[in-house]
Amino acid sequence: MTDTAIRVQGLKKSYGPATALASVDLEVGAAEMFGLLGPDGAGKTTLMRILVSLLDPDEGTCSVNDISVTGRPGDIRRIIGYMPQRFSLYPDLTVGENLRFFADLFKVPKAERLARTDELLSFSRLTPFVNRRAGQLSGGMKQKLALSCALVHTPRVLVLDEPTTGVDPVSRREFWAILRELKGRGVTILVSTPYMDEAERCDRVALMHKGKILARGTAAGIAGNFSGTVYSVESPEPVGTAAWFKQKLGPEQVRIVGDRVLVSLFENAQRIMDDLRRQAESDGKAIVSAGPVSAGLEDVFVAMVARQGDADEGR
Ligand SMILES: Nc1ncnc2c1ncn2[C@@H]1O[C@H](COP(=O)(O)OP(=O)(O)OP(=O)(O)O)[C@@H](O)[C@H]1O
Repeated sequence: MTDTAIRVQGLKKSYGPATALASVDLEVGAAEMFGLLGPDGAGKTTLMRILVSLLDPDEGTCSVNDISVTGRPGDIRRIIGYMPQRFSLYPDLTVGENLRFFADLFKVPKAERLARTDELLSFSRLTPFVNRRAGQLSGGMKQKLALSCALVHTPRVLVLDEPTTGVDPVSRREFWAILRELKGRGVTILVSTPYMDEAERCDRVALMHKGKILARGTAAGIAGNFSGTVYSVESPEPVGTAAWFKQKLGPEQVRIVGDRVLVSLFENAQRIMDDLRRQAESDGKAIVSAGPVSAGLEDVFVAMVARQGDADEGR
């Protein structure tokens, strides 16, 4: 076996006239934690469903641990654990019953079942809730149970589709701690997320938009390639100030983080910021300070999406 766990080449998929994947190439190393980032509709779910053999691509090839996904779907399902966006736990069954149900489904040998479910319960810190109905768990606990169900057949590769969407920040952190532990045990993890802050927890990430991968690498490496300057603008009235900047620059270059307005500028950044500041003040928008800060992944993503939009329109 090679050190590459997931290998995707020239993958294309359309739903009628809608292109979900426009030729995607991707390689994920063994025991790597790889993040797929992108807004709704970027194509993350489609890519994942093809990888776990639930959907056929129109073109291209993919393999997991050197097994062809399209050629040997049965073998793929034995080595992959998949947690879809809406994982179907049985709300009327208890935590323990759900785990046993999935152990049955994945034909975990009877002799191993008890030890395996006990291990998963303790691993996901759900042992005290073993007799609680799944429908009565908190959002974070449901996600941990869904993860445990996806792990019941001891897969070597995990594919997780937005596992922390809608989960509170404390549970999100705990969920990621569990993923790190799995990675430490040698499990390869491909995880999609709309949260840019979660990208920093991955070894590498790919930024997806409209069925294409726009950038890939470490979060720090991608952010380091940002060619513009991000300004943090402090003002007593950030919402109104952000609206003013959006009107001047377009919505994609401006966002609010906490009580700061972040403004991305590309060429002649300092001169443009000085001009904008003067104009804002003459329009009655008080600005306390506007200094450059280091760019984050979101800034890079926004800049790339804007550039992509220009390219699509032949500008
Ligand atoms: N069954 C389907 N029929 C028609 N179009 C679809 C279908 N599934 C997905 N699409 C379209 O394909 C594109 C990619 O969708 P996909 O679900 O893969 O994106 P995503 O990045 O996972 O977003 P989300 O987080 O919303 O699932 C979108 O434009 C979507 O509307």
